[in-house]
Amino acid sequence: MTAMTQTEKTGARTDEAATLIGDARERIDALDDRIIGLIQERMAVSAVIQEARISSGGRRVNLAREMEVLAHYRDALGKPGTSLAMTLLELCRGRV
Ligand SMILES: C=C(O[C@@H]1C=C(C(=O)O)C=C[C@H]1O)C(=O)O
Repeated sequence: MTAMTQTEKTGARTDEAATLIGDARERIDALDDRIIGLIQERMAVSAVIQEARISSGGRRVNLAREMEVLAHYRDALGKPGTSLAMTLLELCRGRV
């Protein structure tokens, strides 16, 4: 089996476009690594808050705060921002 060419990998029809796409995909992979790191950092900070609240006798989940987080993402990113925030909340406090 022969290796795939850059053009085949990217779906581009010219070498120029294939190079541009290959370079931009490297930037996307680097951005995704940073985003994943930030999500992991968010999960750790969220866990600190949840543990403090539970230790004090409170509940893990605070719906009023979650509404603020959802609105923040919706205002910045539109409707898909709400879905993204819901996924982030699930990563941070589990399923409710
Ligand atoms: C982190 C908190 O606890 C929970 C997790 C949240 C989050 O990850 O943003 C938001 C509300 C709570 O359900 C908080 O109350 O701020």
